[in-house]
Amino acid sequence: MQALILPAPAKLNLFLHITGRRADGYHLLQTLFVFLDFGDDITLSVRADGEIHRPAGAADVPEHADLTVRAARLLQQETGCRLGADIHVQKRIPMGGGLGGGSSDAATVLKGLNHLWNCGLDDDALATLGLRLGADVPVFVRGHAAWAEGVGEQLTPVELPTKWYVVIHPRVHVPTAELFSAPDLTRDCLPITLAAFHDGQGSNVFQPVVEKRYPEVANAISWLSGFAEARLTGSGSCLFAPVSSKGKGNKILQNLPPEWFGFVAQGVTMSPLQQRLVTV
Ligand SMILES: C[C@](O)(CO)[C@H](O)COP(=O)(O)OP(=O)(O)OC[C@H]1O[C@@H](n2ccc(N)nc2=O)[C@H](O)[C@@H]1O
Ligand SMILES: Nc1ncnc2c1ncn2[C@@H]1O[C@H](COP(=O)(O)OP(=O)(O)OP(=O)(O)O)[C@@H](O)[C@H]1O
Repeated sequence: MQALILPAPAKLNLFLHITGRRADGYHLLQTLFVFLDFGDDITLSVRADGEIHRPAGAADVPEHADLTVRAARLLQQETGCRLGADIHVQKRIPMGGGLGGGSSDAATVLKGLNHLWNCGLDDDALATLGLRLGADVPVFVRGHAAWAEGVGEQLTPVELPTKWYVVIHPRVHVPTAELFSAPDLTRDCLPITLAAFHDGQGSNVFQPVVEKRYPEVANAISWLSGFAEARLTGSGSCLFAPVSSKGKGNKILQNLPPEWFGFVAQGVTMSPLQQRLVTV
C-alpha cells in the first residue's frame, strides 16, 4: 500500500490582538502567523477496508479524540471516500503550547489524504473543512505565512524576512479555551496594519493573563528577556525571541534551566508541508 511521510510544522503568532467577539462567543483576532522548520512527522498509509487507525501518536490523546483521526473521518464523510488510513504521528511539538501542533497535524492529514485518496478538493474546500476542527487549521492548510483576521480564518499571505527564533516550552500546559474566557483578557484592541507591526506595534494580549496565572511561564519570559525580546505565542505556554543566527540561539539555550525544553528554529514563509507536497 502507498505510504507518505509528511511534515506538520509548528507556528508562531508574532503578535496577537483581540478586536472583538462574535455572537457565538468566538473572538475576533488580528495575528501574524509564521511557520517554523520544526514540527511533527506524520506517516499516512492507505487502507483498502475504509478503517481509520492511529497506531502511533501522542500518548495522552485517545485515538478517537486525536485531531488527525478526526480530520481523516471528516474528509471521508465529506467526500464519500471508501478508502481508509493508518496514521502514525511522531510528536515533537509540545502540546497545549500555542505552537498549533494539533491543528497542524490535522491540516497535514487533510492535505495528505486528499492526495492519497484522490479526493480532488482544493485548498479553499480543505480550509473550510479544517475550520470545523479548529480555528488554526486553515493557515496550516494554505501553508503560507499570513496576516489573519476573523477567528483566524481570514488569511492574507505575507512575505516575511527569514529569521531564527529561540522557542522555549516551560513545560506548562495552558488550555486555550480557559484563556479565551478570562475576564481580564483585553478584547478591545484597535485594529493595526502590517506596516504598524513592522514599525514595532503589536503584543500578545494573552501574555499578561498567562503570566498572572502561570508563574512558571512568567519566570521563563523574564529569563529569555535577559537575552532577547521575548513574547508568548498563541495562548501560551511557549515563548519565543528572534535571534540573529542559529549559533546565537544555541548559545542562549546552553544556559537553559533543565526543567524547561527549548529549541532554535527558522521562521519560514512557505510551510515545510507545502514545500514537501510540491515534490509528491
Ligand atoms: C490562540 C490561537 O492559537 C491563535 O492562533 C487560536 O486562536 C486558537 O486556535 P485553536 O487552538 O485552533 O482553537 P479552537 O480549537 O478552534 O478553539 C478552542 C477554544 O478557544 C476559544 N476560541 C478560539 C478561537 C477564537 N478565535 N476565539 C475563541 O474564543 C473557543 O472557546 C474555543 O472553544
Ligand atoms: N494530534 C494532536 N496533537 C496535539 N494535540 C492534540 C492532537 N489531537 C488532539 N489534541 C488535543 O488538542 C489539545 C491542544 O493541543 P495543541 O498542541 O494543538 O495546542 P496548542 O499548540 O496550544 O494549540 P493552539 O496554538 O492552536 O492553541 C491537546 O491538549 C490535545 O488534548
